[in-house]
Amino acid sequence: MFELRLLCAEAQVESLGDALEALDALSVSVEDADAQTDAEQALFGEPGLPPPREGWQRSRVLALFQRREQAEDAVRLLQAQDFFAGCKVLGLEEVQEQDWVRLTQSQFAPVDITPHFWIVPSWHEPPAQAKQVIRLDPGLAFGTGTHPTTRMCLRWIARNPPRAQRVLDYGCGSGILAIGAAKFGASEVDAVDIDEAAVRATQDNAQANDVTLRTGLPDMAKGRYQTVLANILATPLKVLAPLLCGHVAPGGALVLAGILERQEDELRQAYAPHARLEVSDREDGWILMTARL
Ligand SMILES: C[S@@+](CC[C@H](N)C(=O)[O-])C[C@H]1O[C@@H](n2cnc3c(N)ncnc32)[C@H](O)[C@@H]1O
Repeated sequence: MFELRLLCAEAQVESLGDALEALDALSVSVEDADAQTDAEQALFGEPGLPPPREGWQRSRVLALFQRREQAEDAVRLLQAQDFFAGCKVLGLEEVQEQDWVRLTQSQFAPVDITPHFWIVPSWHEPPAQAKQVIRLDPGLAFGTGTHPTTRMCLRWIARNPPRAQRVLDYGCGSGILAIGAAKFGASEVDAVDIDEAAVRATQDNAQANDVTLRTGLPDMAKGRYQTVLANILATPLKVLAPLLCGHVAPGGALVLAGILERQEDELRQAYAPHARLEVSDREDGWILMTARL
């Protein structure tokens, strides 16, 4: 394959990217051309709001082509376009073929939740000490066992096995918590998410782990559960307080994650009318808050 490297200004990135794709580039990626230099400018944005600017002052645009002639033709055609004025061709080089799948896979090793409970990608053998294993490949949905919030929920499940319980995983992502609950003996597990791709990923991951879950959008959650797990984020967790608590059976457990240490008090207050939240685990600045109802 051949990599064409171009330099352009912020306003040209989109037209250039579209044109390269139309000219049969296999992939187009964009980097900050001023990164790690004195000219680098940080782009700050508030969560949920559009960024103040769309891109960097100067971008390096990298396009991969199957054949050298395709890249050379692309340069000739681009140079004839008005929007290309001021852009520079930095170079065209052959890149060695790599086994990208293997390279990506090598970055994901098995993850230990407890000494005997492991999350293992399908291309790895489970470690000898693993007595309980969730098979999970990194995919579209959140939840591969590497994030502290997921790890704390799984650790809680391993320490408080929901044997013969009805369990709700609210915001299931990859389905990792629901699968964990099923593996630790839950008799019935409902896994719901607002994202349909997450619901599909959960169903696929349940099959790969040979467990049965009921999956669907949040409306599917009905009635009371002995354990309700929700690893979302502090703001939605506060909004969802009455709904989540309403799903916990008397004497049942509420397990909340996605909360930063500094958000402990606001969560405690939001849940105070329904439950007494306690911090029951901490990892890397995140906390796990739980309550018995
Ligand atoms: C941080 S991920 C957690 C995934 C997985 N449960 C885990 O522990 O790794 C949060 C998930 O909650 C979902 N979510 C966010 N807001 C939600 C809401 N209001 N109702 C249901 N699901 C929601 C997201 O789509 C996402 O899949």
